[in-house]
Amino acid sequence: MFRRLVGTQCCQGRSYAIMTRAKRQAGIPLRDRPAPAKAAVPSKATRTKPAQPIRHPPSPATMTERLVKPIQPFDQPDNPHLLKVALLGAPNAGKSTLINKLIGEEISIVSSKSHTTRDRILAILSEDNHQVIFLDTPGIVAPKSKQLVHRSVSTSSWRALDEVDHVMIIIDGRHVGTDTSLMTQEYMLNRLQGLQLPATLVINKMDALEDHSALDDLTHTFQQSYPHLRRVLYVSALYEEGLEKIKSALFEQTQPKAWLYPPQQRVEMAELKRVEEVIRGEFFKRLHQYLPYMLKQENVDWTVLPNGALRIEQNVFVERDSQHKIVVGTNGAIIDQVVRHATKTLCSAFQRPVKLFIQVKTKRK
Ligand SMILES: Nc1nc2c(ncn2[C@@H]2O[C@H](COP(=O)(O)OP(=O)(O)OP(=O)(O)O)[C@@H](O)[C@H]2O)c(=O)[nH]1
Repeated sequence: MFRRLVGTQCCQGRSYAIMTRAKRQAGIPLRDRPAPAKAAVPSKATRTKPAQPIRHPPSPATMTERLVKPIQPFDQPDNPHLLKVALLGAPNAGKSTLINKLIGEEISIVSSKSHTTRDRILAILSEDNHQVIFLDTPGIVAPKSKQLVHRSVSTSSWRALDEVDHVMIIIDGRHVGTDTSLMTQEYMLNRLQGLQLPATLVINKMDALEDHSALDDLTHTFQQSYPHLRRVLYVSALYEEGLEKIKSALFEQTQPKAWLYPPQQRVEMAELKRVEEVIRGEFFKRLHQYLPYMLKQENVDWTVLPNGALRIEQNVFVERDSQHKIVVGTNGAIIDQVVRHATKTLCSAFQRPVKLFIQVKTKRK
């Protein structure tokens, strides 16, 4: 099995790459490497008593559960208001982009490939006395679709609706009026009828729209068919246009209720899950066609080092050597970029130095 291990560390101005023996054997030239970080040299104290990692879960399978932190008590604002919102829309409508921009942090994978959002990710927006909790759901696709993956993924979108008190429907403005869009729209409306949840309709990607004529029909249909529709908003999530309108529309809907999360918390996802999402997102940005969908991730190590840095190690599996080559990239270019960018995001998300190691492995079916 050909293996490659790449690691990097940021937040202290250092970065380095570690290549395995396999890389040398494969004849790939090693790059210059900076001298090992000071922390690696044992101090007097560590020589007498070896430093123990603070946390080193033995079984990767249970790490996600172990990393879910209980919510700590926190101070409520004056007159707290709360709203739980499900984001619904066709694949690629821009739900993840919108949520990331609203929250101001990259917490949900954004990609031009559809169905990158497979898990519901809770994002939290807290401003003044309002707290809005978002469920970012996988794209809704009418059941006529022949693609199995779409059907199974979209079932969980509807499950999110049991937990929320508002629905935000995201429509890709560029597709309004097309057959697929009409079919999805009809399906969505049918499902919403039974729910009676207040809703906001958001037409996204207005920046890329030249002909607005089909939009009137769409809004008219929604207004006529769904009496619980509160607002119709035209936005461009990518260019952050109309985001304030969305916030005010949602804040108007919040109810007097205690906040569920402290104001600084923007996401409730097990930290490890978040690491997986960030890494997966970086692969999605760089790989094409079916390849990013078939990568399997495995968490190998999560250790808080004595200096407070986080050491994270992940395996990424592919099925064939040819895929391995693509995922690693020429001279390790792809994997280096993935590690470097993911490390930067994770350092900022966890507010501490992160050492990230990713091994790409071939595991035949
Ligand atoms: N032009 C334009 N592109 C956008 C806008 N919002 C999102 N996009 C692009 O649309 C693509 C899909 O965006 P995502 O946010 O991943 O869409 P999603 O609805 O979460 O996708 P799924 O995970 O498949 O449900 C990406 O390439 C985004 O950059 C926008 O306002 N304007």
